[in-house]
Amino acid sequence: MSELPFASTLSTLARLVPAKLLKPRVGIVCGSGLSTLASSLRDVVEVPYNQLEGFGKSTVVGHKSSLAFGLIGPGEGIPVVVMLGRFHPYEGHPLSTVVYPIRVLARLGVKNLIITNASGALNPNLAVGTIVVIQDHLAIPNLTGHLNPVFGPQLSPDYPRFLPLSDAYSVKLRRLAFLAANKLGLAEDALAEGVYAWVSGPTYETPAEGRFLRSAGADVVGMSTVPEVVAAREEGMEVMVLSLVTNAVVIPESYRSIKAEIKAELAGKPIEQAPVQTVSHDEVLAVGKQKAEVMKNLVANIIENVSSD
Ligand SMILES: O=P(O)(O)O[C@H]1O[C@H](CO)[C@@H](O)[C@H]1O
Ligand code: HPA
Repeated sequence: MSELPFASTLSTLARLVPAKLLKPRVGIVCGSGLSTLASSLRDVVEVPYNQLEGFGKSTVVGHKSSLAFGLIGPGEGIPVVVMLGRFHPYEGHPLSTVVYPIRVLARLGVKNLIITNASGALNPNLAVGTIVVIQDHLAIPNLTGHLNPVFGPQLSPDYPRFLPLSDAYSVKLRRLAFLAANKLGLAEDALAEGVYAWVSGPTYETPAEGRFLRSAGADVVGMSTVPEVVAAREEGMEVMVLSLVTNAVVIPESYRSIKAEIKAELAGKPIEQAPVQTVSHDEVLAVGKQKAEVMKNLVANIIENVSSD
């Protein structure tokens, strides 16, 4: 891992980004369809990922491929950096590339990281459009096909070999999320809390997988975020995840029985069947677009209240 090109990436950024923006206090990762989060920044400087050594290219629709630096909030403003587009393992990126931007943000001085994503609801109480403040995660290697971004030689001897994750999700930032929702007058059920399950994708869950994840205690499921959280924790950042529910994962109570249908048909009493519901990325992006303004205001309000540390 020592071959990671931090020196090159940081010197390119130092050349392209004005000094007043180069020490961001807060980092933001934009999930699918959520790149408009950067529209509340001013004095924005965008650096395309293809100019930054070590960065991959986001190939997923709804993800741009650049790092935006800018100011947010009143007065002089708070310098922030926004990842407009993330890397997913299913695009073919190794986990070290998936988390490389997070490690760069840490080296720029980011101490507080707000990660956003789109997710499917496993918990039937979570309606589409709900923003879930993540409390914990489930990363099951068999389901993700990946291990862990901190697997292998340690990046630094200063990092713990056995990173604890019982406190991965910052209480300080989660409190700010609920205070922001209150300040913005959001409805009680606009913001919820829950557990995120990480799967590899890019296939959406089968009903059996959905049922398994739900029974394992997950409330929402997605194909990103967990590697970023783990790397950010290793780098010593405070992390919060806002997960926008874009669809419900279909978990039928029972399977359609073709055996029973044929039997009924042969007996002259055919059984009516509702069509199977499926999810699409277009649906995911559409909900992101509908909720872009609320997410943007929430994130801006949280950032304005992050104390300087
Ligand atoms: O997690 P983000 O990047 O928001 O994207 C989510 O949306 C895509 C599926 O529609 C997957 O990549 C899933 O992880
Ligand atoms: N499953 C996995 N990832 C997702 C989903 C889903 O239903 N919706 C958005 N990202």
